[in-house]
Amino acid sequence: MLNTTPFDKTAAYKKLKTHQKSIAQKSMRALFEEDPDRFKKFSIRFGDIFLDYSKNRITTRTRSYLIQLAEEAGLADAIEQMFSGEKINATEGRSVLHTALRNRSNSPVLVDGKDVMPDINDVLGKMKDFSGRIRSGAWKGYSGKEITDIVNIGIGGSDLGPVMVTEALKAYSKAGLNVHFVSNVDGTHIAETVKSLNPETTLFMIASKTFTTQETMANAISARNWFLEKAVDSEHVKKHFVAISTNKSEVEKFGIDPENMFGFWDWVGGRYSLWSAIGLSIACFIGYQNFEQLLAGAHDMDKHFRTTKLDRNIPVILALLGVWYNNFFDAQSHAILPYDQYMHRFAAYFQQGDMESNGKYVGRDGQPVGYQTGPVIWGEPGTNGQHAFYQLIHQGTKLVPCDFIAPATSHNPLGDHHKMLLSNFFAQTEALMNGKTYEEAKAELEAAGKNKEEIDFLTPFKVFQGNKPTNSILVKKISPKVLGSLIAMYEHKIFVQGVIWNIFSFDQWGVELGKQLANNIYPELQNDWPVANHDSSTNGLINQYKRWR
Ligand SMILES: O=P(O)(O)OC[C@H]1O[C@H](O)[C@H](O)[C@@H](O)[C@@H]1O
Repeated sequence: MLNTTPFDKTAAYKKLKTHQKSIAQKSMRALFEEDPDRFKKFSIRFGDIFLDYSKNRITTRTRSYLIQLAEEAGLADAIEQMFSGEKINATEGRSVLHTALRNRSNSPVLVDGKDVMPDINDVLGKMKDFSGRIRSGAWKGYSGKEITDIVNIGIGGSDLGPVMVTEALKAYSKAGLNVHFVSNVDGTHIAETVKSLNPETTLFMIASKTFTTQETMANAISARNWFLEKAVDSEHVKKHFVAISTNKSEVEKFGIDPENMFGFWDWVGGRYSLWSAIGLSIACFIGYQNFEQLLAGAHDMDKHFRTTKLDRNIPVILALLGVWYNNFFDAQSHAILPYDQYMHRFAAYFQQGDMESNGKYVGRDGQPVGYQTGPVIWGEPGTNGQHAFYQLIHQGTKLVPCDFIAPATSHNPLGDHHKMLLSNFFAQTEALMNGKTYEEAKAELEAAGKNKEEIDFLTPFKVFQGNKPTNSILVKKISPKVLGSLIAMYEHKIFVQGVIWNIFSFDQWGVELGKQLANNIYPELQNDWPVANHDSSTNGLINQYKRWR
C-alpha cells in the first residue's frame, strides 16, 4: 500500500496547485450563476442520505484533478487491501477490519488464512442473548432485582463511540434502563456517576481493548469497591461486572468470570470498535435489533465505498474536498455541525476518529512529510454553535470548511421547532456561500433610515465576504441505519485522506509519550520530597502541588 510518488510530487498535485490560483479568484456566487446545473452536478443521493457539496470552491475540473490525485495515490488498491484483511496497520503489524464486524453479507474475510466471520457472529450472538436478558429483566442482580442502570467504564475508543451512539439514538431506548459512561481517571467522574445508583440494580461493563489502560483499571477497581461496600460477597461480582476486551488473561486476573467476557480482536482499532462487543452498552440501550440496523447501515456504506466510482463515491468526495482546503487553501480545521440535539457528541467522537488517525507528521517511508496532514476537528450542534463561534466562521480571518448535518424529520416533532431548526440549517450554508456585499450591506442600512455618517461607519462591519465552503448532509431521519451509514462515511473519509497523505492512519504512537512520563511521575507523587530530576518548569509545578495538597 506504499505510495510510490509522494503526495506533493504527483502530477495531480501540480495541476491542482496551478488550478487553485484561478479558483481562488472565483466566488461561489458566480459559479452558481454561471451554471444552473451546479446543484445536480455536485450532489449525491445514497438511500436516506443526501449529500450536497455544490457550495464548495470547486468546478468539475477541480473534481477531476482531485480524483486523479486519489488515483495516483493508489486509492482503489488501498481500499481492496483494507477490506480483504491485509496488514495495512504496518507499525502494529495488524489488519484493519472494522468493516468485517458489520459484514452483514457474511462473505468470508480472511486474516492469516482464517475466516474471521464465524468468531464475529459468535460474539454477536452472545451480545444478542445478553442484551435480550438485560432488557427483559431475565438477568437479575445479586438480590434478585432487574438491572436498571448500566455503567460503561472505558476511555477513548472504548467510550466515545458508545457515548455518541447511545446519545444519538436515545429515541430508541427502553424506559427504565439507563446508561452511564465513566472515562476520566478524575475520581469525580465515577463518584458523581454512582452517587445516585443502587449496586443491586447496576451493571458495570469494563470496556478496554488492552485491559491495561490506567484510567479504566482505576475506575473499574473503584467501581468494584463501591459495589462490594453493599454487596459484600465477592461472589456477587459476576452478576454485576462484565468485561469487553481482547485480553482474556487480564480480565481473569481482575476477577471477572470469563463467561461474562465479550471478546474482540487486535484487528479492531480502538476508535473503530463501536461495531464490536464495545457496542454492548448500545445493544442493551437500544435493543439488539436496532444495533443490527446500525451495523447494516454501516455495511451499506461499506459497499458503496468499495464499489462506487470515485466521482460518485461519498466518502471519497468528502475526503478530497478536505484535502483541497487543507493542502491548497491552508485550512487548519474542519467543523462538523449536526443540526440535531441527539447528535451532540458526534463531533467529539470524530475528534478521536480523525485526529488520532491522521494527526501524523511521519510518512509511510519513515520520513517527515513535507505537507499538512489531518485537520483539527471540532463542532457543536446547531443552533448552539451559531450563538457561539459562527461569528468567526462568517467573518473571521480563518477558513473553516464545515459539514452541516440535519434530519428532515425529528423524533420530537414539537410545534414548529423543527422548521425553525431547519430554516437555520439552510440559511447558514446559504449565508456562508453568498455572503453580503458592501452594496447590499449599505442598501440595508439606507432602508433602515440610517444617516450618511452612520452608513459610512457601519457598512464595512456588515459585509460578509462569503465564499465559505460547506457540505450539507440531509438525512431522512436519524435512525440506527442512517447513523451507521454516517459513521462509516466519516471513517472511510479519514481512510482516504490517510492514503492520499501517505501516512499510517491506524496506529496512535502519539499518545504514548505522555502515558510513559505519567508513569514516571506517579511514584514521585507518593511522598512529600521535592523533585529535581525534571526541567525547571515540571519540577516547579510538581513541588508547588506538593506544597498545596
Ligand atoms: O480500549 P483500551 O485498550 O482501554 O484503550 C483506550 C484508548 O486508549 C489509547 O491510549 C488510545 O489512545 C485509544 O486509541 C484507545 O481507544
